[in-house]
Amino acid sequence: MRCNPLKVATFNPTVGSRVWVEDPDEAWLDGEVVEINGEQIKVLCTSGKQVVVKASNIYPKDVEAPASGVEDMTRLAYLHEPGVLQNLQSRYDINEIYTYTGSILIAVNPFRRLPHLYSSHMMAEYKGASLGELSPHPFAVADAAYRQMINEGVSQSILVSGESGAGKTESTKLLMRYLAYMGGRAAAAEGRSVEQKVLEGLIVDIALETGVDNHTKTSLSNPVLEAFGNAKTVRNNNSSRFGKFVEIQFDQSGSISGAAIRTYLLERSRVCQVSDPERNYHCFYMLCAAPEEVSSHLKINRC
Ligand SMILES: Nc1ncnc2c1ncn2[C@@H]1O[C@H](COP(=O)(O)OP(=O)(O)OP(=O)(O)O)[C@@H](O)[C@H]1O
Repeated sequence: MRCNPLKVATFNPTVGSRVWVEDPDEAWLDGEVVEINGEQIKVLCTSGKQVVVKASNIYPKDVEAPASGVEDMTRLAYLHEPGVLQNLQSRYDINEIYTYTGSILIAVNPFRRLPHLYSSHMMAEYKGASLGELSPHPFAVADAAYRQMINEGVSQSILVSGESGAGKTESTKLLMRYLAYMGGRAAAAEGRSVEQKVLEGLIVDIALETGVDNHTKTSLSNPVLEAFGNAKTVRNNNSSRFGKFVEIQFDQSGSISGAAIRTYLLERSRVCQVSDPERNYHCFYMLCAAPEEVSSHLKINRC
């Protein structure tokens, strides 16, 4: 996460002040002010590095911040970039990948399966709990949206944003999985309930439960959409190269009555231009790997 540091207007460093200074390799280093010459501040970093920086480029460090971080960053003494990153890092180090800033949920990609976080038991825990009562979690956000929709009878939106590979798709699946859990009392239609159809067609995420690898997950979750719109990039082996607007409709009783997905801005240039080591859309490789009877039926020449 990179953002413009918030200026702390009242900060006047003195010798001995604990501060953060920007570093080209580590992003931020913490240290102690050892000398002040007008606008030039000499800082001895805890890493042993000594730097001289302009007074306007250092930020105060909260020495009383808990070592394991805080669940809601609005409780931080200083809500500047190094303070926010330090808090997220402290929590990540103890496997806490979710943190609130007020009602916003920040997810740090763990790049490994944490199945205990997403079990059915966890969904039951978050059911009806108000935001902030339990540890930060996508289920809490989904529950708050669901409750608000039921209580106020107004449609709700959840915006998921982040850079490529940040975990938007995974987070969206968790949100939808929870909403399907909450709205899953719909009557069976054509043998399968609406909930089942939504789960199977749009959001099935068997991988989270079974811990299968990323490639297998791709083939299990939302296979058609991901085959034609996802590709391997330098940042993400299963990068969505299009935007998605997913709509889940609920009836008066709060049961799912339908679902729709709209796609936007597919990166079409990838079809004819791919730079190494990136790949084209998954569907082409799936076609190449298709059994002989399929490829001959489709007249695909693999030589
Ligand atoms: N909560 C999570 N638990 C475990 N692994 C995760 C989680 N979030 C993300 N990942 C891992 O990171 C990879 C990239 O995540 P994801 O595809 O959701 O990113 P994205 O933000 O949608 O990226 P893009 O914009 O490129 O589509 C996933 O395939 C998965 O391996």
